[in-house]
Amino acid sequence: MKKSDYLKWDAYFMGIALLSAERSKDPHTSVGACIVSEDNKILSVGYNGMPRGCSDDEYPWDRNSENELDAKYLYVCHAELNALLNYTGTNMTHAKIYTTLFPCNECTKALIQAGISEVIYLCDKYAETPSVIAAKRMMKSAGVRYTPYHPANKKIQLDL
Ligand SMILES: O=c1[nH]c(=O)n([C@H]2C[C@H](O)[C@@H](COP(=O)(O)O)O2)cc1CO
Ligand SMILES: [Zn+2]
Repeated sequence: MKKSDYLKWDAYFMGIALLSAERSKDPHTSVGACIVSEDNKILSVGYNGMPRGCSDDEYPWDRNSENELDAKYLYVCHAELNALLNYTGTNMTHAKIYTTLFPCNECTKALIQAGISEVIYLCDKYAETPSVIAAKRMMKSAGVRYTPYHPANKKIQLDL
C-alpha cells in the first residue's frame, strides 16, 4: 500500500514559496512566491530582493527613514513580481500563485495581466492597507480567486 503521509500539492507549493522566502535579505518581512500551472507544474519562483546589480549591502533595508531614498520601499522587488519576471515560458493563463504574503496592488496588476487565475496566500498582515484593499478589489473585478492557505500540518521537516 502507498504511504499516506506524502506532501499534498498545496503544502508542496506553499513549502516551496516558504523556502524561497528564506533567500530574502529583508530583515523585517521575507516573502516567497511559487507560480504553478493548471496541471501542477512549477513555472517559476521568486522572493523579495533588490534588483539585479543593486547590491544587498549598498541599498537600504530600513523601513522608516527621514529621507524616503534611505528606506527599502523604492528599491525592493516584490516576491510575486520576481516570480512573474523569472518565468521563461510564454503562457501563464490559468496559473496559480502560492505566496507567503497577500500581494500588493502593484503585483496584483501584473498578476492579472499575466493571466494568473488564483492566489493562495499564507499571511494577510497588511489586509487593512489601501494597497491590499485595492488588490482585492481588482482581483474580484478580474475574476482572480484568492484563497487563504490553512496548513494541515504546521511543520515540514527537511534534514540536510
Ligand atoms: O506582497 C508583497 N510582496 C513582497 O515581496 N513584499 C515585500 C516588500 C518588502 O521587502 C517587504 C515588506 O516589508 P515591511 O513588512 O517591512 O513593510 O515585503 C511586500 C508585499 C506587500 O503586500
Ligand atoms: Zn507587490
